Amino acid sequence: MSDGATDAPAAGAATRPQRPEPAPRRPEPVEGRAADTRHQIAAARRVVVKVGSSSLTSPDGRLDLDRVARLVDALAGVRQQGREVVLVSSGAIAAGLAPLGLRRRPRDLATQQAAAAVGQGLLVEQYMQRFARHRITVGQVLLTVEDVTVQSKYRNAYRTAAKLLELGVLPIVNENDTVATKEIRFGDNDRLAALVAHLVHAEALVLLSDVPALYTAHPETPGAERVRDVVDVGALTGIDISRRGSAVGTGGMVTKLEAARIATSAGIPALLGAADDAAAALAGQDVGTAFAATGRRRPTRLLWLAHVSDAQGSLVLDAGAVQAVTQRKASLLPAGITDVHGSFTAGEPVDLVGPDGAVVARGLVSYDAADLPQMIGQRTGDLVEERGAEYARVVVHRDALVVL
Ligand SMILES: Nc1ncnc2c1ncn2[C@@H]1O[C@H](COP(=O)(O)OP(=O)(O)O)[C@@H](O)[C@H]1O
Ligand SMILES: N[C@@H](CCC(=O)OP(=O)(O)O)C(=O)O
Repeated sequence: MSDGATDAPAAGAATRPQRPEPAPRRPEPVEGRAADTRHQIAAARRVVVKVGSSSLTSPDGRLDLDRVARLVDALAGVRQQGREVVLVSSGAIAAGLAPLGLRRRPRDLATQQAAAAVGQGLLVEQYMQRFARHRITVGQVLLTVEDVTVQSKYRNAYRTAAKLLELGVLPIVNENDTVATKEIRFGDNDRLAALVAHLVHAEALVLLSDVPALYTAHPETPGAERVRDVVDVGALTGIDISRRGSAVGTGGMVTKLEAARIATSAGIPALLGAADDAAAALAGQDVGTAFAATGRRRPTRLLWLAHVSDAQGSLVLDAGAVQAVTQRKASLLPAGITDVHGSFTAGEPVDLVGPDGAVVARGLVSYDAADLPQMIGQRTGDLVEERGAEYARVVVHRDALVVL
């Protein structure tokens, strides 16, 4: 059994990330203590609140001004408590339907982009007017996937958000749907909100929807029960989330649980509840479903690797390399690889797979797929001797790797 991994960064290895932004002032995550989660949410000084299209628009494809007003009043109340709010609001596409004479959400991307261009303006106009009544200034922030996943852009987005908050502005975030293409699109604001929570160093994430909570099955299913607390969203069993959501929403419950997983695994407690219960949810009352924080903060780059990226191929590891990568957090060396699948180039995400085929980690690979078959199973020293110094670099550096 080889140990195809190393703890030492090899010469020429993927460059070390720069230091992350200043550490968050988040309370330590309390593992397994669901009761504390609502308390943490109520105590959070900086909260990301995400609201879905279904909670902002009427079935005829227009903004529901009363619902927007109720949400704004609830968030203004939170601000009055001296807490900071970042709002991730969906609804641009849905709000653009009626003005364009569309009866339902279009399937093709170009029409979605057009609807978003029309609807986003209407949405922010409403927020601006309603928040102004509470003397709160809002700022529109439109993000693409790269803004929260590419380090240089992430820093830029962080600086902008931090400055807005420092100036007392309430940022209203959405995906930049008008320019986002299929390939570079989140497509759902639930996961975007979880990454934004990480980006702005939020202490809680609140997902508001048209359902009061997560249920054991679709809420219309007879016998479906509210799930009050989730201690580990990664280990949820017996919950049916297969039925799609509202006509205007995008991901249903699947993307909300994924968002809860991204947030909680990075140490941010999350709550899913009805938009009408926003004030109660943010006050820590017994509404919705609370998801306890389980992990610690990770660089956003790694959150992207784990939760947003698409693997372009896979590397099969022997048992020793699996152990080294997953338990010792070591870099992956050619010696521990037994097979290579897919076509990828250096810098792209690949899955690391154990001898049994189970995916154990994902990482950014340092070689093209075409280079690897000749290298697998070989010692790094031999490769350098035979092929030159550039073969000293590891195959996946431990800083560019997440254990799943
Ligand atoms: N187990 C479940 N518990 C609660 N809701 C569920 C469940 N399974 C599916 N859903 C659906 O998910 C919907 C919420 O997702 P979605 O329509 O995308 O909302 P939003 O627009 O708020 O993002 C609910 O309205 C419900 O129909
Ligand atoms: N960015 C899109 C929303 C995408 C989305 O996630 O919608 P939803 O499932 O209603 O939160 C828009 O503003 O229409």
